[in-house]
Amino acid sequence: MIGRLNHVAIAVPDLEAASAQYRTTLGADVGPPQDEPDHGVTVVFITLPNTKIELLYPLGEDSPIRGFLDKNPSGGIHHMCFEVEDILAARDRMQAEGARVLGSGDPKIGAHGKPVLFLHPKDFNGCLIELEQI
Ligand SMILES: CC[C@H](C(=O)O)C(=O)SCCNC(=O)CCNC(=O)[C@H](O)C(C)(C)COP(=O)(O)OP(=O)(O)OC[C@H]1O[C@@H](n2cnc3c(N)ncnc32)[C@H](O)[C@@H]1OP(=O)(O)O
Ligand SMILES: [Co+2]
Repeated sequence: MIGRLNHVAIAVPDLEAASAQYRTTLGADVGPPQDEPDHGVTVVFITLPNTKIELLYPLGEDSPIRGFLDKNPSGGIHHMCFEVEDILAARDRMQAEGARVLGSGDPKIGAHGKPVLFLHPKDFNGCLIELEQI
C-alpha cells in the first residue's frame, strides 16, 4: 500500500534561517517559500537525491502546526509523507484497520498539487503520517 517516502517535514521557528542553513551549511538544493493557506503553513522544499525535506512554518492564526511549535520551540520533525497510488483506497484501508484519518476524511490538494491525507500520530507510534497520491 504505501510506496516511496515523498518527504520528511520539519517544523521550524524561522523559515529563512532554516532555509539558509540547508542551502549554505548543508549545500542542499533549496526551493522558494510557498504559502499554502488551505493548510495553514508556508513550506520550503529541499530536493535530495532520494527524497525531499519539507520545512514548515505556521501561516495564519489557526495553523495546525502552531501547537507543535509551542511544544517544540526550536522546531522538530513534524511528519513523514508516503506516496500511494489510490488515496481513497488507502484511506478506506487505514480506517478499516482502525487508524484515524484527520480532518473531514476527504483528501485536500497538497503542496505538490496532489491529493493528501493525514493519519493521527497516536495511531502510528507518535509519528504523524501524510499520504500523497502520485
Ligand atoms: C501544504 C501541505 C503540505 C504537504 O506536504 O502537501 C503539508 O504537509 S501541510 C502540514 C500541516 N498540516 C497538518 O499537519 C495537518 C494534520 N495535522 C493535524 O491535524 C494536527 O497537527 C494534529 C491533530 C496532528 C495535532 O494537532 P495539535 O497539536 O493542535 O493537537 P494536540 O495538541 O491535541 O496533539 C494531540 C497529540 O498529538 C501530538 N502531536 C501533535 N502533532 C504531532 C506531530 N506532528 N507528531 C507527533 N505527535 C504530534 C501532541 O503532542 C499530542 O500528544 P499528547 O501526548 O496528547 O500531548
Ligand atoms: Co507534508
